[in-house]
Amino acid sequence: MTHDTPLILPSLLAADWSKVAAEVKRAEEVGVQWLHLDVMDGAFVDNISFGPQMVQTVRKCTDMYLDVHLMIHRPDHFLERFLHAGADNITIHVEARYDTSVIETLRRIRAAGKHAGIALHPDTPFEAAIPYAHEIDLLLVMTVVPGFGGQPFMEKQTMPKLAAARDYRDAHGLKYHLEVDGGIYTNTAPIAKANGANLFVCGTSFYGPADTPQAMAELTACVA
Ligand SMILES: O=C(CO)[C@H](O)[C@H](O)COP(=O)(O)O
Repeated sequence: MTHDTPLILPSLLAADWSKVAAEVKRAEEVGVQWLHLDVMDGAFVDNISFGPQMVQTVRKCTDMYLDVHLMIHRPDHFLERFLHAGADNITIHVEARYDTSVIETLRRIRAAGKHAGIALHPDTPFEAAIPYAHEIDLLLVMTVVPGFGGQPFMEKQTMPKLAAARDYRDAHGLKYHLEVDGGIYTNTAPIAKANGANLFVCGTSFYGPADTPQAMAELTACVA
C-alpha cells in the first residue's frame, strides 16, 4: 500500500476490552485493513493501557495488519516482545528514553522484517524526525497530547508540522506514510488529509457509534 492510499484505522483504545475478539471482528466486518493498538506504560504517558499480551491476543483473532504505537519509555528494551506478539508495524516516540537509540531501534524493527514508524508529540517539531526520515515507513503526527482518547484535535499546533513532513518526504523522494491520531472525526480528517495524512486513527469516532458500518462509511468517504 502506498502513501497516497487513505485508510481508516480503528484504535482499540476506544473499544470494549472485555469483548476484544468481538471488537476486532466488528472492525473486520466493515472492511478495516489496519488496526491501531495504543500501548501506554504510565510513565511516558499518564495512562496505562496494555502490553504485548494484548497484541498477541488480537493477533490470534485476526490477520489484519497490526499497527502498534508504543507510548512507552525504553521501547528498545521491550521490542522483541512486541515483535513476537505479532505486530506488523511498530511506531516509537522520538521523545522516549532509550537504552540504545532511536536509530538502532528502527533498524532492529526493519531487520525483523516489520515496518518501523516514528511518532511526534504535539510539542515536538518535525525537525526532530529528520535524522530518521530515511529509516521509517510511517511518521505519526500526534494530533492530541498522547495518553487518552476523546480529546479535541489540535489543528493549529499540528497541521503545519504535518504539511512540513509531507513536503520533506516529497522533496527527498521518500515514501513514508503520514498518520494522524487523536480527535479524528469526519470534520477533522479532511483537514489532516489536506495537509498530507493518509492514515487516520479513529477511536471514539469508530467505536463510539452503535452503527459501525455507517461510521466506517462516513469516515472512509470523508478522506476518499
Ligand atoms: O491514543 C490516543 C491518544 O494517545 C488517541 O487519542 C486514540 O488513539 C484515539 O482516540 P480518539 O479518536 O478518541 O481521539
